[in-house]
Amino acid sequence: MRTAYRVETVRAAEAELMSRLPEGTLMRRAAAGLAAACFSLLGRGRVYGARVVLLVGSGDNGGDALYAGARLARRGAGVTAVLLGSRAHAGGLAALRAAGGRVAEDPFEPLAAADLVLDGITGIGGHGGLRPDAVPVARAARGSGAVVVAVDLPSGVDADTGEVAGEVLRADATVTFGAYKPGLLIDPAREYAGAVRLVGIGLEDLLPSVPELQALQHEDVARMLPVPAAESDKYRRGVVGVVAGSRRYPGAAVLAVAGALHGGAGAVRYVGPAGEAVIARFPETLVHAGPPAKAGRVQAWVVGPGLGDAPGVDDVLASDVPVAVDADGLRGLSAELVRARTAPTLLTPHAGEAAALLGVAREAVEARRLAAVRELATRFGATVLLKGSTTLVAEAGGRGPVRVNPTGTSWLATAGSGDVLSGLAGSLLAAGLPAIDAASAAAYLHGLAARRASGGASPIAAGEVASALSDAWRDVTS
Ligand SMILES: NC(=O)C1=CN([C@@H]2O[C@H](COP(=O)(O)OP(=O)(O)OC[C@H]3O[C@@H](n4cnc5c(N)ncnc54)[C@H](O)[C@@H]3O)[C@@H](O)[C@H]2O)[C@@H](O)CC1
Ligand SMILES: [K+]
Repeated sequence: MRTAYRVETVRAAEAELMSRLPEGTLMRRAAAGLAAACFSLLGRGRVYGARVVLLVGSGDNGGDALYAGARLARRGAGVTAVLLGSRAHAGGLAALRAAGGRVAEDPFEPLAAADLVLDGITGIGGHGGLRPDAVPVARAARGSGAVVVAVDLPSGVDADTGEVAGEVLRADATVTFGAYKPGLLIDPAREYAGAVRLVGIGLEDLLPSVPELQALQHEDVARMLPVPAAESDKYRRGVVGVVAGSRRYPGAAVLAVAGALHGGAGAVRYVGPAGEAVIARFPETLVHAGPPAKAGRVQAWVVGPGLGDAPGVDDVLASDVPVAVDADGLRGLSAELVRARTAPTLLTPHAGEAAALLGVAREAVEARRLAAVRELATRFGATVLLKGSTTLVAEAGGRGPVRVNPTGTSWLATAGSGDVLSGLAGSLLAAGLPAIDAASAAAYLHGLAARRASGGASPIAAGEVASALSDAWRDVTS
């Protein structure tokens, strides 16, 4: 499991560690890791003679850049510092000068010829976007063709939330120290970070066991996925009921059932008017045309994909088994009704649906994804999976770590892919997974399946994502 911690937590751990070590040790460790990352980014044999520009703010983030610059200068790079703050880290500046680096009067001249730029304007002490005087310098850095490496964080992003309040210098790579910060894993900030590399500075044992964010890895998901025992029958493995599709949108029913069939439940029961289309594609489905309450035994429900205005949501919410509510099921959903449920509820909105549930504009959700997912989970007392380029899952009540899905791909932004996801999540609920695990494992497999289906490079249809779920499952468990 990859974890990310808030700034105050990282600072507390750093203070504890610093009190045990000689002064300057942590910054030396950070700078050594940063310089090593720069050596490998520049490539073997290309450090000597490389033109490196350091953008230096007034805090310790600038200090890291200066000490790393000194290391690069000692290996023969031509290193120029551009001082953007009211002051600069004195020790770092002295180290750079002693190693043969220089300070530029005019930032634009060295930037025009740079091979590598280190962004040390602000790190975890930064607030808001880049200040106006730094903006033209950052633009020149980005336009120079040099490789841009962010020190700890891309300057201008909010470390704790991933929010971006103004201009940010987009990095090709970020070298972060001690722990991931939420802003490196959540959009929109994540997009500015490029490839993120974590440099250990000895904080690991001093960080609390509960992080702000968790990103699952293969082994975490493998532990969650159901494995049928020898004596399992379909009821023990779970039956998932899918209330989806309409005469107008029969395809949503087919895709939700496709997702459900790949989620480990023992059987899939379909309830709605698209039974013929479902059976034609998946003859193994149990089809029922009446109301959900009369459909027979079900251990978890999925309700909403392509449902239109058809009834079914209230019926399903009145049941005492886990329910995943998606798409049309989310429209006008009553928080009171959901909060009153005794069994777990999972909501799977995209940003637009989340905005409607919260009564805000879609842009407000996209800009503040972490706050939005926690707020929904609190208001509805439900586990919430907020879809997007970085899908987030918050536990019912909004407490505890939020899970961020690391397998997403922009190829998933295709019609019907959400139907596959909700079917899959419902199936995992029926198989007995806690809602937070069902949702985050579903997002993980779904992203992985999309990557497999697209080969990372081609458009895909939602049906192909569903077909690739078995491969994704095998990848994770083998
Ligand atoms: N505390 C520690 O033990 C360690 C800190 N390290 C580095 O130190 C950084 C944190 O250092 P600081 O606490 O000094 O904070 P920063 O260097 O991140 O930034 C604070 C400075 O930037 C200015 N500033 C704030 N917002 C700004 C904006 N939008 N535009 C321009 N300037 C702005 C502030 O006035 C302040 O002078 C970390 O990100 C990391 O790079 C590392 O060396 C590892 C060890
Ligand atoms: K930075």
